[in-house]
Amino acid sequence: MSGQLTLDDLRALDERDPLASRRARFRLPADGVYLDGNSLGALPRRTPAAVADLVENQWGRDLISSWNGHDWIGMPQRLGGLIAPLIGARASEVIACDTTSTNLFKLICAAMTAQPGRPVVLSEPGNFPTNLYMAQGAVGLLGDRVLRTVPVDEIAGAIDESTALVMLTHVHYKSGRKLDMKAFTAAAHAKGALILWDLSHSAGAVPLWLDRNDVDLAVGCGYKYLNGGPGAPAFLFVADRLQERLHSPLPGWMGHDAPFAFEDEFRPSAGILRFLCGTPSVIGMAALESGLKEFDDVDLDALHAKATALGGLFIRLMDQRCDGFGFELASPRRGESRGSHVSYAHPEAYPICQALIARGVVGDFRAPDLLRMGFAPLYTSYADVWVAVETLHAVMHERAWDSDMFRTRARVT
Ligand SMILES: Cc1ncc(COP(=O)(O)O)c(C=O)c1O
Ligand SMILES: Nc1c(O)cccc1C(=O)C[C@H](N)C(=O)O
Repeated sequence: MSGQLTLDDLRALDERDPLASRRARFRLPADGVYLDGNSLGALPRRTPAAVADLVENQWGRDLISSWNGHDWIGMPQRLGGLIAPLIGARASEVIACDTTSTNLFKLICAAMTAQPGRPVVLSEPGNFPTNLYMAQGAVGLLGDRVLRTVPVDEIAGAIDESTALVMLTHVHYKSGRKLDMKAFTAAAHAKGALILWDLSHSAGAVPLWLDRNDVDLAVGCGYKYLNGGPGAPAFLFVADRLQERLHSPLPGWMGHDAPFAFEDEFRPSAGILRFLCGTPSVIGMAALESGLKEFDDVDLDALHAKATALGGLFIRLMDQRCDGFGFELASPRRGESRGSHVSYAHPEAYPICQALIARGVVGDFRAPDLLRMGFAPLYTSYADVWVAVETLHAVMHERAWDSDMFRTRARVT
């Protein structure tokens, strides 16, 4: 499609979209457009019944026998098995557990203690804050270790024999820039370092081939594109080849080789289970399992192609309709270098975002000046992109954002 895009062009794309029928499986605003699935994924329609079944019929009726009878105890592994194909990993390498922050801490400590002669964790300034905070906490506790941050384009050159771990986020939460997983992983390995990827903004939208790229470690959120619900369990990946070498700094009983032997000494389980800590959050797991089932039979190539196309069309329509309003593209223009969200810098991004939300278009604001729109390929339609840009055009043209009502900052932005 060249030249000016029209609503009919986007409707035609929806008609041809092999994923179009998936949209009906989610609860979405009746008269609005939800473009924040990269922060909190939408509710799958079957999740309330799945959670109710667990609460009513499993917890409510079968009580404690459900740990075996409904395999609650196997949930971290079972859900790991559902996540594995989405990230190009083997089922034996993935578990659902804890939060992304906690999983980062576990894997940073595990990687550092396995390489005592290498004191450095290397990351980029402006990485998602929890990643940097968890590394700061880990190096502080371990002693004689440091977190070093260098701009992402200088990372490859900064890896040396002192580097134990390179910790990067695959798709940046602000810019949406997608890093070359294969190249960074190879650069870390060339100097004998391990690499830890945060896949929070990638899993469920962006192609991921952890095994093919020889990735060592990874984590990611369950509540974004995986649609697990607020505070859903996160996931953790450790390559099979490393599992026996690495040890969790939080060796809880669920990671023990025989939790129900109740021994005094910790003996790590074989395989990925050693990275579990405490009892799984079963109700949260049920919601995440239901969210993951929405990927059943999804053609991942089609999913990824749609994610790129939605963002690309958003950028084209912004060029077409919102030029001259002071927006600056803060994401890569090339689809291959972008994840599934697009950000624009604008000095009035906060009130603009609020004015958009008031008109039913939900994106988000990222301080200090970014308006961010996330495109969840399972349920965002091409026509949604049109509505979002037309609404933004109206908000800007009418200066609807220029009101005190939209300037008060909420606690969560
Ligand atoms: C890249 C990245 N890592 C981690 C997190 C969050 O971790 P947690 O679920 O522990 O709050 C987020 C979002 O909140 C994120 O965007
Ligand atoms: N995890 C969040 C939360 O508990 C409240 C509000 C937002 C979030 C997010 O996920 C933020 C998100 N990681 C981001 O990219 O900005």
